[in-house]
Amino acid sequence: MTEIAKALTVAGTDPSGGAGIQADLKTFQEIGVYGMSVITSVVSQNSLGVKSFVDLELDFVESQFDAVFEDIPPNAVKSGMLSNPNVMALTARKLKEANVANYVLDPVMIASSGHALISETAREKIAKELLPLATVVTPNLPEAEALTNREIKTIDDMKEAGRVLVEDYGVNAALIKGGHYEGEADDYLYDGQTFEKFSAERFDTKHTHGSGCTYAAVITAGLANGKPLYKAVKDGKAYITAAISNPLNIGKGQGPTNHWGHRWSEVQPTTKV
Ligand SMILES: Nc1ncnc2c1ncn2[C@@H]1O[C@H](COP(=O)(O)OP(=O)(O)OP(=O)(O)O)[C@@H](O)[C@H]1O
Ligand SMILES: Cc1ncc(COP(=O)(O)O)c(N)n1
Repeated sequence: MTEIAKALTVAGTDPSGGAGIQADLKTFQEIGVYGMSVITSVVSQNSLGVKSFVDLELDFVESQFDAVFEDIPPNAVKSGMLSNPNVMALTARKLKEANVANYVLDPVMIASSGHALISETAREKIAKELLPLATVVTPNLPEAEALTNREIKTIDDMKEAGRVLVEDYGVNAALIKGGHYEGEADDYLYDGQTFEKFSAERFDTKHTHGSGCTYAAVITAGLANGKPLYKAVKDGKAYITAAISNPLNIGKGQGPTNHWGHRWSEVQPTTKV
């Protein structure tokens, strides 16, 4: 029988298929990792924005965790949209009970359309309960600012946010993503010892819906496959760059990224800024 790595995503949904659970499962499948999901919130959204969402009852979220863990223990777990402090505390407890070794924390707060996906009080909970459990946290710039309570205006500020998350908040490593920065799309990984820069040219496209989810899902799949963090992030950056640079003609607004982009890299990418 064939052995295959298994990955679990704990997140909200996107019926239009671009972000959240749907983006994560597509990514796991594309990479060849067996994908599983615990749904925290059902979100009505598409490429034009978020309309509304409903949080699932806590007992029911717990029951999904139990269904996965009692049957198919994952090699790595990713969390995305955890909209309130209770579901964060539950996720922290379940990860500890299951002794999860590889955990990627994508601290989803606001959709790229500008719609808040978590409550104010939930931010503190991320810092206290989830950061110390994570192998890596993957904030974009507004999320890094909210988590560290600092303004991020320069590359040095990005690095300082990474340092604060590791040294003051106890996360193992922080990947500060530069998608919302000007210039090149550069991300900085700090693991408590060194800063690594992951560079990509910035493409002139609006098709980035779910890019943060997809990037973190590739990293999760890499960890599930036993890759060291640096290599998992390197592969994630290559996948997401290809997914953004070869856009699909899907969606009336900010369309989804292209999960086959890495297979199409010979195709002329969209214009460089
Ligand atoms: N226009 C672009 N061209 C190239 N790379 C990009 C572009 N926009 C974002 N990226 C890259 O995509 C990844 C996701 O970055 P970003 O900072 O946008 O995260 P995010 O805000 O969580 O994503 P999302 O769009 O899902 O909210 C990063 O590696 C970032 O550098
Ligand atoms: C369920 C869910 N999780 C995460 C995001 C963030 O993705 P994006 O910022 O690209 O909209 C989202 N829109 N929906």
